[in-house]
Amino acid sequence: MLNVDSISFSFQDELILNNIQFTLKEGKHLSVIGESGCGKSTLLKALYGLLELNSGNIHWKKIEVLGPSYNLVPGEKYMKYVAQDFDLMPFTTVAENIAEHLSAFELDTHQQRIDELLEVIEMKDYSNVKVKSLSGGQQQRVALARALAQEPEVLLLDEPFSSIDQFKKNELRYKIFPYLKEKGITVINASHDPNDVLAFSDETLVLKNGSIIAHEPTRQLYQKPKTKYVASLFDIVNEVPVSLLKEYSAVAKSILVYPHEFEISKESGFEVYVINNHFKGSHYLIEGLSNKGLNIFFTNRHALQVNTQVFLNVSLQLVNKRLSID
Ligand SMILES: Nc1ncnc2c1ncn2[C@@H]1O[C@H](COP(=O)(O)OP(=O)(O)OP(=O)(O)O)[C@@H](O)[C@H]1O
Repeated sequence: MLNVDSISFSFQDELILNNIQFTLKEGKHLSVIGESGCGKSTLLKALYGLLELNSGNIHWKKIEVLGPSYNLVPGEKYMKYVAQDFDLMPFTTVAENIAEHLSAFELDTHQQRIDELLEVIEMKDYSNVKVKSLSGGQQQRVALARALAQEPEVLLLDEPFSSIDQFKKNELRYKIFPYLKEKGITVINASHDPNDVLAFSDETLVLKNGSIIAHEPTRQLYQKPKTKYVASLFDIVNEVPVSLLKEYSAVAKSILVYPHEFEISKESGFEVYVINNHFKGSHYLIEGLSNKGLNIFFTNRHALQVNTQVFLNVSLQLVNKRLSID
């Protein structure tokens, strides 16, 4: 169990992490999300023992993670941190960068482990290439393989695919995250990308201005977001008065509706005029305006004629689910 107990951290009088408290069971995958500057990277650095905390403490399996004034070389053996700067050895090869971190007591299995890790990051053909001649995205993958070489119990990832193109990113996330799960590695992944979060993390922690505003199972957080801020970290989201969605309702509240949750009807529902169509590949994201002046985003398989009128509906079940959020 990772136990983070009320940690706070300031930088030049500015409170950057404010009383952060959570636990995470072994083998679980936690995503840390939040708007830029909310403290995601700082939290990972704190967990890795790189920061001198104002207060609080961190334990992994009851062993305290000690800060920089205790450890000459920061970091704990059981934990690895893949930062946004990759910190590789540029003048040596990909294989040498990985081998450097394999156990010296298991020399006979080194080549096998290197091959396995190159396979995970899909860089088998680059084994003998010097790191300095790799692209940023390739270096990021080597940094990940190097962290895995050390068989950490806990892996801290800071935007692990940020430098990797969309095409490769998709392939890699479907390979790496299940690999980490299979190995039983506890993962904490700071990410901006809902595609990293929704499909792979067991739990998600949301930061805002250095404080935790939510920590829940990921699907629950997506299905029942407590605030528009939380929902908007996953997708565009509409805030719609219930009275607009269900005319007969006397409920004076609004609910959050993701664009794909609307159904379009030609006859009944609430009226929206089509303003714009945005092509998204598998569907269109359509921007509409209600006759009450509310901008609404919804999806459809096809583009709709601008200035035409459509009716939008959401199920009663969805209204009830969103209303039930405390
Ligand atoms: N070395 C530093 N010097 C000054 N301010 C810092 C430093 N490191 C972090 N901060 C401040 O701490 C806050 C949190 O930064 P952090 O990098 O943790 O955010 P983040 O959520 O990871 O952002 P991003 O998503 O943009 O990477 C920001 O306001 C940032 O300006």
